[in-house]
Formats: sequence, C-alpha cells, structure tokens
Amino acid sequence: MGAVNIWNAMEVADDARENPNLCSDIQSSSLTIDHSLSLPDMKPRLIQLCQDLFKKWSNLDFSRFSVETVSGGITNLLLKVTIKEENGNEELVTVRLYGPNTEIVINRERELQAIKYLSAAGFGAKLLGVFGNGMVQSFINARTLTPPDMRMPKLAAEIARELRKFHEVEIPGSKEPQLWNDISRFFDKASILKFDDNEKQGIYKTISFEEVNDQIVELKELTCLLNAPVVFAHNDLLSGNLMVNDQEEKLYLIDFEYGSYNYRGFDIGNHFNEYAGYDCDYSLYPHKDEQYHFFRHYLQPEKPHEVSDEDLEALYVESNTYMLASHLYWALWALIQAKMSPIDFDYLGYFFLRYNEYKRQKENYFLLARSYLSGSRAG
Ligand SMILES: Nc1ncnc2c1ncn2[C@@H]1O[C@H](COP(=O)(O)OP(=O)(O)OP(=O)(O)O)[C@@H](O)[C@H]1O
Repeated sequence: MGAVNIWNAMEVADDARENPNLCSDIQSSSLTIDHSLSLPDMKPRLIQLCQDLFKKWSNLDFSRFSVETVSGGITNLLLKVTIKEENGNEELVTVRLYGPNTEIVINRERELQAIKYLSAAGFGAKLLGVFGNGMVQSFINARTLTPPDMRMPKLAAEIARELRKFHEVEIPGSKEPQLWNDISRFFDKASILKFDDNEKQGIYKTISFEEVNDQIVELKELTCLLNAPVVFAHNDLLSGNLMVNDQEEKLYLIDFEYGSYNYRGFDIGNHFNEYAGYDCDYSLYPHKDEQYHFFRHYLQPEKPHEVSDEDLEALYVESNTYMLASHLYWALWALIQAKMSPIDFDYLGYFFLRYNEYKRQKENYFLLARSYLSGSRAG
C-alpha cells in the first residue's frame, strides 16, 4: 500500500499544479514514517518530513520544532508539530499517520481525491502535504464535540446546515452511491475470517452469515424503493469528527476517510446513531422532534420553519430506514477490525452491539417505511 500511497501523493500534487484554484500548494514527499516508533524516536523523522515538504523550514534548526500527540484515534495517529520560525512566528500543523491495515476498510485514493475538493470548499483542515503513509494538514483551533453536544438545539441546527453545504460539494468522478458496494465488500471479507485466539474464534463462529446476508438483501430492496437522493456524504459523522470554535461560532466537519457518494439518508441516519455515544447507549437515539429540528435546518437553512410536513415525514422515513444500514455497515466493519486492527478494543463485542441494535429496530422501521411507501403510492 505504501507505494500506492506515494503514487497518490504525486497525483494530488499534479492536480494542484494543474488547477491552482482547487488547492494551493499541496506538497508531496515520498518519505514514510513508522507508526510503531515511540514519540521521541519519531520526532526527528517528523521534522525531516516537514523540512522535505515545506522548503521554508528546510534549514531551520531541529530545536525549533516540537511534537506532541493529538490523538491515538481508532484508525490513525495524529500528531501536532509546532514550528517556531526565526521571525518569531509560530506555525502549527498536524501530521496524520495512517494506521496499519486501514487500507482494507478505507479507500485512500477515494479519500485523497475528495479531500482536495472538500478542503478547497472550506471543509475540514486545509490539506498541506501528502507523504508515503499519511498527510499533513492545518491545525484547527477548536474543541471536539462530545455526543451530548450534538443534540443541543443550536449545535444540531449548525450541524444540519453544514451537512447540507457538505452534501452540495461536487466531487469529480463516479457519482455511484457506495453503500451497498462497501457493505458487500465488508461482508465478503468479514464472513471468511479465522482467529488464532480460540475464544475469539468461538464467538465469531456463533455469527450466522446467512442471516446477515438475508438482512442485507432485504434492507437493500426496501431502501431502493425510497429513491433517496445521492450526495457526497461524510459517512462517519460522530462527535469526534465535529469541532467547534465557540468564540468564532465556527463548526468544522473533519476526517473524510469514509466519505463517498452515498445516500443522503445514510449520512443523516448514521449521524443520529452516533447520539448513542461511545458506550452505544441507543436509548439516546434522537426523538422525532429532535430529528425534525435537524431536518428543518438541513432542508431549509434560511427558513427552517417553512419546511412542509410532507418533506419532514419523507426525510424522517428515509433517515431512519438508512439508520438500519448504518448498523449493518459498522457491524461488518467491526469484524474486519477484530481481525486486522492492532488496537486493543473489543471489536467482536462491537459487532454484536450494532447487529443486535439493528435487529431490535428492524421491525419498527421496516413497518414505517412500508406504510409510508404504500401511502405515497396510493396518494
Ligand atoms: N486538523 C486538526 N486540528 C486539530 N485537531 C484535530 C485535527 N484533526 C483531528 N483533530 C483531533 O483529533 C481527533 C482524532 O482525529 P481523526 O478523527 O482525524 O482521527 P482518526 O484516527 O481518524 O480517529 P477515528 O478513527 O477515531 O475517527 C479529533 O477528534 C480531533 O479532536
């Protein structure tokens, strides 16, 4: 994957040269940084990388660079590099190292392609440079939201408005929605795993992939009938991917690793699932009135109170049907992580949390969608 990433890095830089309005000054380097190094051992490599990418710092003394960890993330390692320039200026950048094996669930080519356009449209951190196994971005001076923040009316309205704008960005290339392709790819990988650990293998063996497959087929058929609009979707809008600068009242959507063309309702339903927080307490799933508040600001940011009841109901059905697909998607994702990720997290347990929640909600929302569909057909 390293070589492929380097190739992508060069392509991004080429695009930037050909289309300077798109992304000014994206630098590229073929260096890679070993994810497993300790921070002190990694520091000289990070400085070297910054000096290779950004010529203005190439002769600066190492003592002018300091490095700290921002987040161990579930997927990546994120570092903050502070550079004290000779003129007294202080600059901050983040260096993101892709986690080992993450290319199995994340299409890095797709991510880099999207990030250029999203960054140019003002979303997320500015992309400054790409290298063998990661990227350098601007540092965002803002706080990360918590799950309860997301349902605060003012923030929920702002998230809805930003998400609407995000969905309006056009990313060149195929506009084919990726949900069912991704789920099918995850399913193919997740259903043929073998764990060295006997206990894990025993738990894994209790999963009926025939049953999971039936659910996928049934849900896909139902969602197809909804004719949901296809947009460029974030696909992972959890609180950790939302930051806010309270003074400037500016909200940032970050981390576009899972971004793709997808069904609008999936992005929204997936976001609502994240109200459950890190403990997956699904009793925190937003109530209908909270969802309607979100929909009003999503559908008509300028005149939220003029959204018709029909439009609210349609988006309610769409989002809550696709919410079920979000459970299947992350359940299968978790199985792959259980095998591939070096992170010590109970991914198998996470599969069951998401899959059981799917089963718990299925009947209710299948009924809702079917009765809506028969009603709208009759009307
Ligand atoms: N450009 C940035 N500037 C400042 N902080 C950032 C920036 N990017 C990310 N962060 C912080 O780091 C955290 C993790 O970032 P990110 O979501 O990109 O990592 P990740 O490894 O993909 O995590 P996960 O897999 O858990 O989503 C964010 O929640 C945010 O607090």
